[in-house]
Amino acid sequence: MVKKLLPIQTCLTGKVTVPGDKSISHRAIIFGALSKGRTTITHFLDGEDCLRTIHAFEALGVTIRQEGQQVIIDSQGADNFIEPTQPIYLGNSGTTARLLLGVLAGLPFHIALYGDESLTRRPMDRVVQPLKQMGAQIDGRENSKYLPISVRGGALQSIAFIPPVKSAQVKSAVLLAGLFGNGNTTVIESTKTRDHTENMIKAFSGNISVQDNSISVPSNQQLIGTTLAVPGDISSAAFFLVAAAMVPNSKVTIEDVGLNPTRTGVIDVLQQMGASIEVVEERYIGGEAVGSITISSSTLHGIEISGEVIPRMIDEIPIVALLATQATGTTIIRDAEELRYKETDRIQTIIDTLTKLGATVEATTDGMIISGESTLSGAQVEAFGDHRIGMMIAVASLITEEEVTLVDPECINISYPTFFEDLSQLITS
Ligand SMILES: O=C(O)C1=C[C@@H](OP(=O)(O)O)[C@@H](O)[C@H](O)C1
Ligand SMILES: C=C(OP(=O)(O)O)C(=O)O
Repeated sequence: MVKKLLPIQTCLTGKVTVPGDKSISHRAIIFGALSKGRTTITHFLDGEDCLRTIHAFEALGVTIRQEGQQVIIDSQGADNFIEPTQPIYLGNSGTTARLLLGVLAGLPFHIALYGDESLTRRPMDRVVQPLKQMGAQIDGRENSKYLPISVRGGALQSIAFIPPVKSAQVKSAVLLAGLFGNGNTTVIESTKTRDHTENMIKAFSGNISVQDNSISVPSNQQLIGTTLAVPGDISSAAFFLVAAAMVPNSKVTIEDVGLNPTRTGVIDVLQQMGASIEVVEERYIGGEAVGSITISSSTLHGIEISGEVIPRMIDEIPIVALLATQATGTTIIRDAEELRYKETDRIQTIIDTLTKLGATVEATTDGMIISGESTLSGAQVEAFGDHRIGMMIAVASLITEEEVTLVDPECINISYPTFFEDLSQLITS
C-alpha cells in the first residue's frame, strides 16, 4: 500500500492522549501470566508487537481476554503453564523475543521461536549468552545468535551479570530468568536503562532491590495478579512533540503520558534545542510517573546528543533527527550504535530517508551529523517496514514543499495503530 501525505496548511493545536506504553504493555502481560490470580490491564497498547506477547502466553496455556485496550489475564502462575506443540511466532517484536527467552529459560519445556524477516536479523546472543550461563539449553542459527531459536529450560542457577550492551531487554530477560533461579540474580548496568521491569515486579507484590545501577531479584517468589493502568507511551508522544515544535503557530498538549525518568531523554533534548515545553507530573500508577506535556512551536538550535541520555531516548532518535534538520547549526548524535540493531539499521534508514527528503545528514559509526535548517522536499519514500521510520516520514511530510508518498504505512500498526487519526485530530482546519 502507499499513502499520500500532504504538507500542512495550518498548524497543530489541541490535546491528545496517546496509546499505552509499549514496554509497559508487554511487561503487564508477562507478569500477569507469571502471577497467581486475575490481572486487569487498562489502556493496553493494542499494537501488533504487544499482541505477539499475548499470543505467546496463550500458547503457554494462559487465559487472556482482550477487548481493545482492556486485557484480563487469569493465571495460576508458571507452574501451570503447558508446553506448546507448535513454534511460537514473534512477528517484528524484539521485546517479545528477548523477554520471552528469559521466561522460557526457566520452564521445563522444549519450545521453538521464530520471527519475521527483520526480527530474524536482530541479535539474540545478548540474551542467549547469560541465559546459557544460568543453565538453559538454547540453540539457534549462527551459534545461537539469530532466530529461529529453540529453548530447553528448567531449574536455573542465579548469576551476577554485567550486560555488555546498554539494553533494558537484556536486563529484563536476566531478571525474569532470575525468578526461576536458586538464589539472588543481580544485573549491574553501566548506564541506567528503562526500569519498567523493576517497577512491575513491585506492582505484582514481588521483591526486588535496586541500588543505583545494581538490581537484584530473589528466586521462588509468588507474584500476585493486580490491576494496572498503562500510561501513554512517551515514544509515541514524541512524534507530536516534534511536529508541534516544527510547525509554526502550534501548541499541543499530550495528556496521561508516562514520565518515568528513564524514558524522558526526549524532553531534556528538546529543551536543550530551545523548545518551549511545560511538563506537569500529576500522579504515579504502578510505580510509573504520569502527567502532561505541553509544547509550542519554537526556534531551535543544534546540540550534541550523547552519553547517558541515549538509552533514555533510544527509540526517539529518528524523530529527533528530523527535528534537527529544522534547527540552526549542527546536531551531532554519538554513542547510539544500538540503533543499528533495531527493526532496521536506524542510522542507515534515517540517513537514507532524510537525504531523500532533501536534508543534509551524514552517518558515523555510532550516530550521525545533521546540518540544520534544510528545506525538505516531496518524494516517494519507504519506511523499510520500520514503524518509527514510518511515523518520522509522516511528520516530515507536514513541512515538505511538495507531497510525500509513504510506501508501507501499515508498519506503523506495530506500535501506534491510530497514529494517522490522532495526528489529523490535531491539525487545525
Ligand atoms: O525493554 C524494552 O521494552 C525496550 C527496550 C529498548 O530496546 P533495547 O533493550 O534493545 O535497548 C527499546 O528500543 C525497545 O523499543 C523496548
Ligand atoms: C526497537 C523497538 O522495539 P523492539 O525492540 O521491541 O522491536 C521500537 O519499538 O522502536
